[in-house]
Amino acid sequence: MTLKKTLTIAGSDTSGGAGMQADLKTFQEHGTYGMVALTVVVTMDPNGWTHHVTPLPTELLQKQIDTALSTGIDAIKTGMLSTEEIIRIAGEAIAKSGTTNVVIDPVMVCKGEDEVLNPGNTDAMIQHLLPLAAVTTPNLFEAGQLAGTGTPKTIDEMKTAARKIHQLGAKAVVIKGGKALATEKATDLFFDGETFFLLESEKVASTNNHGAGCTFAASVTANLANGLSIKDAVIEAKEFVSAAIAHGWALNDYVGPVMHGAKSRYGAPQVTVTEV
Ligand SMILES: Nc1ncnc2c1ncn2[C@@H]1O[C@H](COP(=O)(O)OP(=O)(O)O)[C@@H](O)[C@H]1O
Ligand SMILES: Cc1ncc(COP(=O)(O)O)c(C=O)c1O
Ligand SMILES: [Mg+2]
Repeated sequence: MTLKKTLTIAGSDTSGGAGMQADLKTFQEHGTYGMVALTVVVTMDPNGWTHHVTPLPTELLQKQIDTALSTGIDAIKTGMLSTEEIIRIAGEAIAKSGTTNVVIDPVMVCKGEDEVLNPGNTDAMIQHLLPLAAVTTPNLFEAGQLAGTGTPKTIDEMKTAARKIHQLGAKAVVIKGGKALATEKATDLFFDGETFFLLESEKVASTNNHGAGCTFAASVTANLANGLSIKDAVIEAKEFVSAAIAHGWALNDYVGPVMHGAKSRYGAPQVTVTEV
């Protein structure tokens, strides 16, 4: 038996809920074979849990990407790329590989941390990554940065931002309203360049959602590798992450990761899809 090959170009979240750890767990749950090209290592202070981001040498990143791509990859995801050089290296390698199942998760901040990794990263993502994206999955803050609109606060503002990000070259855009959007449900906006859809699930009243964004984007990636359409890939990803958040748990006093394997064990909460 052969498996579909999925590659994440991402950082290591030592706490295991987000980053490449979330991606690998999610790839496994979707029955794909996961591979990693590691960009940075994120560690946390045991007292207070402040994050520290340490980039790996870029020659080492390039070697990892070359290794993985030489196997013939079915879908690629990008996660935390902390510098403009890392973004350029990832973008050039993906473009050269000719892979079209590309999911760009434009990670700019860690949840709970309010400092962007590097202000120049936004322009680098626009130049090197968005034109390659079959799907890009910004949260509200990231969507506002990429679109240059400031953080959207309403569905109409999310639509405006999604149109702009589509114009920058992403084939499809999902803006994750998540917990931050003032709606009753956890509401994401999907735009395929023609039609807008709202994806909605129950909002979970818990802060145990660390890694939700990575888990969502990794699900989309695995689903594309498995041959789903972009729309179906995104809908399943919403189910997968909704289950993972509903079963989120406290790792310690500071962080509550999602449970990546929740959907297969407990089933998924209902997701509604509405054209808007
Ligand atoms: N409390 C919550 N209840 C239900 N769904 C949530 C909750 N928080 C986030 N989500 C969903 O998790 C996914 C990731 O969104 P979000 O947490 O905003 O991304 P990120 O981790 O990149 O900031 C989205 O589908 C979002 O709607
Ligand atoms: C390596 C890494 N990637 C990505 C993220 C972003 O995670 P989220 O899925 O919560 O957006 C984090 C957050 O801690 C991280 O450490
Ligand atoms: Mg995120």
